[in-house]
Amino acid sequence: MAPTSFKLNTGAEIPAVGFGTWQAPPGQVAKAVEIALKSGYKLIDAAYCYANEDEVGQGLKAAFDSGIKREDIFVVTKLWNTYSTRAEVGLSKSLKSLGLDYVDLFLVHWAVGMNPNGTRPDGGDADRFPLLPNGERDILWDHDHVQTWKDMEALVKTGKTKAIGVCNYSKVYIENLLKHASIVPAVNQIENSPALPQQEVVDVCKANDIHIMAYSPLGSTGGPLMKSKPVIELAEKKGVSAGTILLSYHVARGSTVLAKSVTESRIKENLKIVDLTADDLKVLSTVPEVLTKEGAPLRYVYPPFGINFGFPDKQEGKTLKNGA
Ligand SMILES: NC(=O)C1=CN([C@@H]2O[C@H](COP(=O)(O)OP(=O)(O)OC[C@H]3O[C@@H](n4cnc5c(N)ncnc54)[C@H](OP(=O)(O)O)[C@@H]3O)[C@@H](O)[C@H]2O)C=CC1
Ligand SMILES: O=C[C@H](O)[C@@H](O)[C@@H](O)[C@H](O)C(=O)O
Repeated sequence: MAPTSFKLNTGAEIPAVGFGTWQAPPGQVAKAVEIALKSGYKLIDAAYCYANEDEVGQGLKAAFDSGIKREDIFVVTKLWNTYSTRAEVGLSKSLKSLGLDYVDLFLVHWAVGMNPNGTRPDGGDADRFPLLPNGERDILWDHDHVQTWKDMEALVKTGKTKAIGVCNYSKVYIENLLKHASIVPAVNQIENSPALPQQEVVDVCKANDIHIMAYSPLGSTGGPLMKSKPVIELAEKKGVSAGTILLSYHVARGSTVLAKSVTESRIKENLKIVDLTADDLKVLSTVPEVLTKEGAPLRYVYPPFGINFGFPDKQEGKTLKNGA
């Protein structure tokens, strides 16, 4: 039987399947979170950047009011780049929106600092996405992600988060962070799917007892992964949906998987995980080649920071301190 949870390097259990909230629209996300929790999800993945934490908090409250216990739910949120020099402020804002006094895991969203006092020529959301007059993101080029990590470490003592981790860290970023870290990140949340197995960073995390949380497992919104031939054929063979295959892939690799949906039937369907054998994983290992032949992309989430994050498939952009 596929595992339903994994152990973090803090000793805490983390569920194998989590509910994602990125791009979950206002007016829908509160209900979606409530349905997810009442259907059996034990992990909610949020972020300040998603600009919907108030509504996620409403969904949590509705579930808690119905008898679900806070201590049975694993809540994750993330420090956004404009708060990279103000980790405690970032966490406190998220806690207020979520209506919680602690989260189970607080993650650095990207190893980037963005101008905390920036503006936008178009009057848009400068608190999250400050832009320069030329339209580029307003990046703090001298910012050191290791310093953000030191501030994250200090947060653990406040009790406002039970554990800390990172997102979007490549092998070289993890290695550079570990040279200076007093606390080894509990988690690295990365884009992961049969299209983008990221074996290099998965291996370095495993070697250092850093748990992988896989995001965009279904290829995010509108991606070609759900329709990829090896995925469809394996789904037919096993008598399950393509989505079930794509989610089960991570649990078979020992990772937690995050799936987002605001559609009740899909929210429920995405809880289903099946065992995949070594042969099944071999079939899925052909996905990158198949998609590449079709001219389809393999990585779906790569925001325009203009930074080299050290991923082997993306080597362009500027170098940051302690970066690639
Ligand atoms: N740390 C980071 O930088 C990042 C973290 N994440 C986290 O990971 C989560 C998941 O990744 P995300 O990029 O949202 O994408 P997913 O891979 O979860 O795909 C979500 C899309 O798939 C659709 N969908 C969901 N279930 C099914 C299904 N069973 N059959 C068909 N379509 C389905 C959803 O539609 P609908 O909602 O309309 O049902 C939505 O359009 C995020 O929500 C977020 O919490 C994601 C990206 C980056
Ligand atoms: O978590 C999801 C993603 O990382 C998302 O937060 C970013 O892609 C963000 O929209 C950006 O444009 O930088």
